[in-house]
Amino acid sequence: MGSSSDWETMKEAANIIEQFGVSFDKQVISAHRMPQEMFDFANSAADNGIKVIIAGAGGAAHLPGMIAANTILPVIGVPVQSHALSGLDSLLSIVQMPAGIPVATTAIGVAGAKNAALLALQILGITDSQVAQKLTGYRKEMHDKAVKSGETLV
Ligand SMILES: Nc1c(C(=O)O)ncn1[C@@H]1O[C@H](COP(=O)(O)O)[C@@H](O)[C@H]1O
Repeated sequence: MGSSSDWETMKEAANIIEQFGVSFDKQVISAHRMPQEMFDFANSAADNGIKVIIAGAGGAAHLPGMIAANTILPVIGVPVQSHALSGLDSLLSIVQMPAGIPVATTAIGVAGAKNAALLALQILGITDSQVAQKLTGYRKEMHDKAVKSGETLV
């Protein structure tokens, strides 16, 4: 994430990945404030065994795109909700990538962070049957909860 102030949002992604028992690393790396570290991270990510990158940033959110520019690993961008423009700035900075350097972009804020984790797990689930199985269980739990909540309506 671009700043520790994003953690409130991004911890929702971390919680889900942890729940699935998948190892992950969390870091503050800013394309603006730490350009060299951002470049080094993205450049060595694949060699360091990373399979998918989730990049959360707010405002002029260049981090996901700049990471994507420096690795061929899939990058999922989470637009963190900004104070000034409620995250519309973050969303537009992340989603409008030029053809050739894709960033999978989620919804703004907490829902986006959660979906980034699930999308990353789905990517891992293509080759990891344990993760795939847990995802199926997660969906079933969600389904059953939704059905049950409907039954309580009066
Ligand atoms: N968008 C970026 C980048 C980047 O894209 O490199 N670096 C920091 N930021 C964002 O600035 C916002 C305010 O950060 P501070 O709260 O640290 O001032 C955060 O949402 C962060 O993601």
